[in-house]
Amino acid sequence: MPTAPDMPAPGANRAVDLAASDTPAPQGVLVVNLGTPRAPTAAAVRRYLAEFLHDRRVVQLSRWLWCPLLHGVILPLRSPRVAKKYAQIWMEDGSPLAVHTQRLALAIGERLPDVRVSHAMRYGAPDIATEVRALQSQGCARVLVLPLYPQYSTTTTASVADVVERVARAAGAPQLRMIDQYATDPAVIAALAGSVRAHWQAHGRGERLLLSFHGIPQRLVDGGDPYSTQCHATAAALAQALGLGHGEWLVAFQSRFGREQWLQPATDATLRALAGAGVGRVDVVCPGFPADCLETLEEIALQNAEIFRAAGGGGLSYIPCLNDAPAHADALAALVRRELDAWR
Ligand SMILES: C=CC1=C(C)c2cc3[nH]c(cc4nc(cc5[nH]c(cc1n2)c(C)c5CCC(=O)O)C(CCC(=O)O)=C4C)c(C)c3C=C
Ligand SMILES: [Fe+2]
Ligand SMILES: [Fe+2]
Repeated sequence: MPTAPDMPAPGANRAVDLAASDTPAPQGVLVVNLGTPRAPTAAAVRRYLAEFLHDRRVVQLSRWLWCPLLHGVILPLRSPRVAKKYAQIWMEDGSPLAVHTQRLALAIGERLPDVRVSHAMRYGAPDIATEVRALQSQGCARVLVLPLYPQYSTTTTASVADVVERVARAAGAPQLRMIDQYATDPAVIAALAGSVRAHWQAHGRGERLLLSFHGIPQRLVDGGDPYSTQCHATAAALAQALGLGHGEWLVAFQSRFGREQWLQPATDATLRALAGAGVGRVDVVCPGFPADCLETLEEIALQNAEIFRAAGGGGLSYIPCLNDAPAHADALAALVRRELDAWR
């Protein structure tokens, strides 16, 4: 099993050299996201979850314990249930995560006319190895990989790095580098702040702004995963860009999976507590998700909105992810341009 690059110091933008050489070359960029089912059906969700949940970066249990549980219980029970959730948010062109990722990669490419930009998914299609080879066949001897994970985690970024390293080791592979985090990139923070302000202008402003990030097990953070620190750095930078004071904004972690302790506080418990404290309206933004997906559109905008209402809250106003917004594409294109220039 290949190992991931060393964990970065929180807050430092750093590209990891995975196959060093000094050949001058045309450049390619591969925008990578998590992956998503091909269809909102139990069979397609099962195929997706099976690949995702066999990744040792995601679930660290011994295979002797995990495989019987996964194949015998989790996949048969979870797949039809989750398929119904996907059906609620499915777009005309497919899964939101796939649609927004593809559009964002196109928008980044429009801003970098001298660079070949394409996209891939860590799980499912289009896969990373195929897309790297496609860029290579278009003449790119260097490919910069941009995982759409602003905050580094061993469960996400390092898993992409595993595949990138494997591809880089293959005979004749292009040179590969990876951007491993952009948690406090000023242009991304400015784009997020602009989107929150625009939402407030269009829909009015809630009493609190809740910044909800995907959770991970606390055990991983205790073992050195910098994800939580980077989420808090993103949140503080966004709050500062919005001029928010103490008590006007909160951080919480969503999407818990399994029974062990995950990062706290949990988004649903936080919303219940806010409702219990008499908060009328809360706005929720998800700054760790560059593209809308199941976890934002179903879990936050539908499920958690209902949790907040049922607990007596006035209403949850969901602020969409940046997706292919011009300011987002500008920010990521500039980030990529800086890394490519530094690579020369
Ligand atoms: C099993 C544990 C999981 C860890 C650890 C985890 C980390 C993690 N995930 C994201 C981003 C996304 N996750 C999404 C879906 C999703 N995540 C898990 C489990 C873990 N994630 C599952 C089982 C699922 C599938 C849905 C479900 O069965 O509940 C998605 C959305 C995908 C989509 O198709 O829309 C995203 C995005 C991050 C950033 C992260 C750690 C930092
Ligand atoms: Fe298995
Ligand atoms: Fe997840």
